[in-house]
Amino acid sequence: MVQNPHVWKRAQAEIDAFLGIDRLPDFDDRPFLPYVEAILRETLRWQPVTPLGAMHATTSSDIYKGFYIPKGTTVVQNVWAMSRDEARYPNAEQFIPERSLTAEGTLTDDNPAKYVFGFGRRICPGRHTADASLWSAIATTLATLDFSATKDTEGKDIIPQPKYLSGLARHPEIFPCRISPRSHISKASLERILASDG
Ligand code: HEM
Repeated sequence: MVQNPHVWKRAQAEIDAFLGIDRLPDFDDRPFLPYVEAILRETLRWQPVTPLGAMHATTSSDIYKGFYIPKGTTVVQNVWAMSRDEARYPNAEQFIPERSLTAEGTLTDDNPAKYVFGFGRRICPGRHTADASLWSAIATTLATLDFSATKDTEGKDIIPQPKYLSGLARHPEIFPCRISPRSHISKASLERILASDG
């Protein structure tokens, strides 16, 4: 969000236009917020949590696309390669939620959730929880907060470059940024919103 202010501004415009500013998004709103959905998809794709999925071993020999794979071979799901496929995602290293939207503003059929949670019988059983939690966090955050760069001693913006700790599951390194309540959000208004049904 700090690197791409146009993204959170467009998302806030979508949220405000549909919900107004007196309530927080809930799951009933989800189908009506395609740009927020596109941000979720791009979040899953841009920096996959498990870039090599999980290791599996073949239980029998197989031939896949002309390759003979003996029984007992360790197979790796190269989610990173799928998510960075330039033919499928031009400028794949860029965070571009618009790639998930058609010219009419509806969602495309290419949802990275189809591969970031693994495949087959051992597919992530927490994927629906993860999807709902991420949507709720992203939608609520966008509805209530602004994001900007912090300044260095000369007053210039510090634009963080994404750096990740390596491991089976990837985590971003801590980076400086400024996160502040949106102008219409005060402690009192948040308490009022949270106390209401909205
Ligand atoms: C963005 C969030 C998440 C991502 C990207 C993710 C991704 C994955 C992947 C790639 C696998 C390996 C699937 C395979 O072997 O093909 C996996 C397995 C698993 N995940 Fe997740 N996961 C996420 C969140 C969660 C959550 C929230 C839970 C629990 C509530 C969870 C529980 C599990 C479990 C128990 C397995 C092992 C399944 C098995 O081996 O049978 N995951 N996950």
